Amino acid sequence: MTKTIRIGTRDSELALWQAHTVQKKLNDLGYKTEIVAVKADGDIILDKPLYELGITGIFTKTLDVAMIAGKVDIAVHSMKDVPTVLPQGIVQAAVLERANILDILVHKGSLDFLNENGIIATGSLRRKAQWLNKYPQHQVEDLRGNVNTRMQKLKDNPWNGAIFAAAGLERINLKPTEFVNLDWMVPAPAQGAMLVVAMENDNYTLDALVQLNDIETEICTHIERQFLRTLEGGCTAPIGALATYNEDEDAIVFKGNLLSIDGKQKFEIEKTVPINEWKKLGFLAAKEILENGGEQLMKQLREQLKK
Ligand SMILES: NCc1[nH]cc(CCC(=O)O)c1CC(=O)O
Repeated sequence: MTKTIRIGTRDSELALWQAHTVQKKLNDLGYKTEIVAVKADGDIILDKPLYELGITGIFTKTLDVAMIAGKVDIAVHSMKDVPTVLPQGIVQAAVLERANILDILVHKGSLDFLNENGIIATGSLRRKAQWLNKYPQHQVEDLRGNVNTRMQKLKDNPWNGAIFAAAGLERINLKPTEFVNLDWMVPAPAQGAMLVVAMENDNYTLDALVQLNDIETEICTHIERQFLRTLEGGCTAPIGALATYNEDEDAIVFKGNLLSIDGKQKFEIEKTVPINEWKKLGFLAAKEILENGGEQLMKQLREQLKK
């Protein structure tokens, strides 16, 4: 049997770029494909901070529904936007090789404000908390919308800078010259990775997609998402995680953190383990944080974010 694989995507420029990338890879393998663009709620509701919407998976839900209804065969996502537990019947079919993992600060030419009273913008609690932890005298403004919208809002407002994922800006050639790498900031779990999901019983499509999977990225993002899931943060709590593979030592280097929203409390963990211990690493790292005070902070966060 040969069928046309219908690729579901959101309709932002970044989402379409990601869908086209997957399309090209499938076409190169000889598969027939078609792009189906769908508007997602996370793109429509712009007036509320994401975490106030209080639900996880706002970007991915619409595509999940389209796939379960049989309107598309696969969905392409920024993996960091995907809840750690997938809906019943939907499976992780391929994780593409990871791009730039870093957060960057896009600024307006001067970094003098870093040592003064700066104003930066972000809609992410993780970025806000880590920023305030490092620059407690600063103010953080909310910033929503797709990357194009956010870049425009930065130009239109009197902010000193805004934080973006480098990968998103690089993919659609929107990365300006005036930026700094925030290499001290722990990225979102799975930042810079793309995930393709499909229906668990669709063998034709699963056989196609497995050829796009990058095992190193799959393992590292698995560790990061296991850390997130164990902390029970959902996708909106201030939680960062990054696993990298060190080839020389055949080891995984893991860094994770959990902060209060105001950035005043911070728990962090760094661990290096031999590669054969990767399967429980995210879980063990999260347990260590929970047992050393993180449990109390998670409880506090759940209360705060419930409202
Ligand atoms: N939450 C929005 C989102 N989801 C994925 C990306 C970019 C790609 C990535 O981080 O993997 C972005 C933009 C951003 O965070 O600046």
